[in-house]
Amino acid sequence: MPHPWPAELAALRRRLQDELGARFNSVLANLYRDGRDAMGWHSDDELELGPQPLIASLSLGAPRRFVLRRRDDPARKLALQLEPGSLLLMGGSTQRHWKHALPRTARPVGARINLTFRQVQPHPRRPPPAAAAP
Ligand SMILES: O=C(O)CCC(=O)C(=O)O
Ligand SMILES: [Fe+2]
Repeated sequence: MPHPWPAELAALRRRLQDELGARFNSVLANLYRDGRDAMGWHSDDELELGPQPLIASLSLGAPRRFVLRRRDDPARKLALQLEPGSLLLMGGSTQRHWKHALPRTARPVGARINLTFRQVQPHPRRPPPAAAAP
């Protein structure tokens, strides 16, 4: 069940929509309590996000390292330090071609909160069915 937007998140959403000229109808909140909390390799490529989702990812709290790697060439990697107050935008075919992760770290780090704003389509378009045999 969707929840109503708390005022603070509604304000953030409004500002992002105005700045980016995009629409967001959902936000996913992740809490990383310390360096042991992490997120594994994945793409945000759920059907309901559509083929070219724009994901706006706001980082708060402790800085953490964020890594990307090509799906077709996992040796091709990028690493970013996500600082508090930073906004990472992933758009276009990023999810189709890249995976991303937030690795665990042995360094002593405080808590981090990450908010990813997304536009979930109520009626996702499914890939076309395989052609029927003649
Ligand atoms: O915490 C982050 O910066 C990444 C979060 C993420 O990839 C996700 O929620 O899909
Ligand atoms: Fe993600």
